[in-house]
Amino acid sequence: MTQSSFIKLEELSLQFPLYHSNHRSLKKTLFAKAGKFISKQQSLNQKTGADILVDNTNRITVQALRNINLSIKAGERVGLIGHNGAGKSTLLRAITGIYEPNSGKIITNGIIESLLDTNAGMNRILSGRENIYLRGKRLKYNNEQIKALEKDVEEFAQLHEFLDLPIKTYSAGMMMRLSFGLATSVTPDILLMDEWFMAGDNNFQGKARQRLENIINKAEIVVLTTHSMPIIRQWCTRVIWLKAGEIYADGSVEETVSHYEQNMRENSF
Ligand SMILES: Nc1ncnc2c1ncn2[C@@H]1O[C@H](COP(=O)(O)OP(=O)(O)OP(=O)(O)O)[C@@H](O)[C@H]1O
Repeated sequence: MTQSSFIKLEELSLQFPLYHSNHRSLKKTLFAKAGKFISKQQSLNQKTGADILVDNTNRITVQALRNINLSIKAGERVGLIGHNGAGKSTLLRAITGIYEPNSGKIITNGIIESLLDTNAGMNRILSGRENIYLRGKRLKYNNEQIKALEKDVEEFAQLHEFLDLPIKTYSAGMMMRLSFGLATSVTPDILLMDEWFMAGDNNFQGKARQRLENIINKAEIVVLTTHSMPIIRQWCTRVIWLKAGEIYADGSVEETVSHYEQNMRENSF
């Protein structure tokens, strides 16, 4: 493991263009809204999702992240919180390299592993066992290490004969077992995680929790997105609150979570 992992984001912005239809009624709504004054604070407090904009080529885009400046250093366990659509998952996906930012810089040091999407990095026509083998090859493991990886994931995931079937035949829970088993069989320097990876049936959760605790404790940096304040309080040392793609608050767990909970109570619907 490298000893000086870090994540540094400079003026990071990311927009999703919406290509698939004409969106005439959406455009009408957007143009009708233009010019009406809503204070930034008011619009942020009421907001679900990012700003939807019409750019100068008349294309509709969703401004998922806007001018994010952030530095996370070794030892930090960061919780990303915010309303639905605030940009939490997009931010993690940008750091992993799944999404390309439109502008700004992402500088990282350390091996990154992400628990974001059960399909990420998997080949759907190959079996679970073949996917384990592929992952081992990608990690440049020798045959002995691949055997150990296979044994570890097989014992954890308990997919039995399904391990030799193409993963496109798996249920969501089975995919979760396989991808979770794989991701937690290697300790990364930087662990990026969506909260739903903490869900699962009770038996799975108990086993998964042990593996998760193991890599969380060993990783130099952990960044997780969650709506659960108990999860934040249990796992995190710092909280970043996103609103409509921007950093709204960044601070200690107690201070930021109390502020967030108060905001949730005041703006609940
Ligand atoms: N592939 C996509 N195409 C278009 N818009 C997208 C896409 N992915 C995300 N968005 C938009 O980007 C914004 C941020 O989404 P994101 O998934 O990052 O939010 P989130 O904070 O993780 O939300 P949640 O808590 O609901 O999971 C939202 O407005 C969403 O509609």
